[in-house]
Amino acid sequence: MLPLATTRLTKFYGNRPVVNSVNLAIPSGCVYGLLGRNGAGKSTLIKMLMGMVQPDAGEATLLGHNVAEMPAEVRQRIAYIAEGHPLYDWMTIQQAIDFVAPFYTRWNGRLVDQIINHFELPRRGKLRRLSNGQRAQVSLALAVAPEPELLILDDPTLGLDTVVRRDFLESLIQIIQRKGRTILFSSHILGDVERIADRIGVMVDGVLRVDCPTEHFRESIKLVTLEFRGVPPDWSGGGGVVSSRHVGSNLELITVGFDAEQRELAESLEPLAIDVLDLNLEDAFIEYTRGPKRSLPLFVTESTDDSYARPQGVA
Ligand SMILES: Nc1ncnc2c1ncn2[C@@H]1O[C@H](COP(=O)(O)OP(=O)(O)OP(=O)(O)O)[C@@H](O)[C@H]1O
Repeated sequence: MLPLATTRLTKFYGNRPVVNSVNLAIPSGCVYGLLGRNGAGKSTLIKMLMGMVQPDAGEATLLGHNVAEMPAEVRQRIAYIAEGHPLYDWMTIQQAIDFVAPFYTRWNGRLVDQIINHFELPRRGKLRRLSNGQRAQVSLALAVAPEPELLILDDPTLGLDTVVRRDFLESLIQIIQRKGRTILFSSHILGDVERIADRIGVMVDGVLRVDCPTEHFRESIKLVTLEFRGVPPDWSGGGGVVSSRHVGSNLELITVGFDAEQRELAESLEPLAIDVLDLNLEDAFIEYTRGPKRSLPLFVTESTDDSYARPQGVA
């Protein structure tokens, strides 16, 4: 049983599909980083997973149960941290813990204490007086206390400084490693994603364009520079090229992979030299998502499981 799966999940706002026929299949123990530029549809997708937004088509299952008819005891095994860490601001940290705990049959008080002590959070401090970082830390403590099997986090480190973010993620990693839990989190911080996600999805205009191991994405996107003596020729299109641009007398191509066939195409332009450079995740993401959207090659999975490689974005 997959802990998180969606089938052609779709949401329209007006006549625009902001989540467009997304098929996700996240295996147990996976830490899945959901990426995409502002407005790509990440939060809407996550809200549909949590039953907070009704899909217009398709369905989602969490821990084997359809989100539309999720039994309360299954819901208890899923934690959600919403964007901006909304909390009951009039309560103190301790009051929030005492308020939330009785809703759960399983509650690891020791883990809460460990997190509160680790971050040196003031138990008697009012939630409204906490910094953004402290709010994130309280949210984390409350979310993981019921020992959830699946954690869904919407941009959990948004607005946190580098040190607090690092600490937050270290704690998250420790908690993940304890029990091999499954996590889906959205983020704009590619360095964080690179550190903790073993698989990534990239949404572009509501369509899941990438769904593969983090390493695989990083290794696949290449910057290929063709050197010429004078004005470089234009790239005529095709060959897995996401974008092309002139930089002085060079023609720079962003490609998905760079195999013998692509090299042959490049050589047919008769450049003086061809240089192939690997990119880090951030550069790979930037280059991939800023290319002309319509011509992006679909780049979904390397998996041999056919159910994984279903078509995306046809709403
Ligand atoms: N309730 C709503 N009504 C109408 N349009 C909406 C609503 N919620 C989101 N949208 C639109 O849907 C699109 C996707 O928004 P969403 O918040 O899912 O993107 P996102 O990828 O999470 O963006 P960000 O990274 O900026 O948080 C945006 O164009 C947004 O304006």
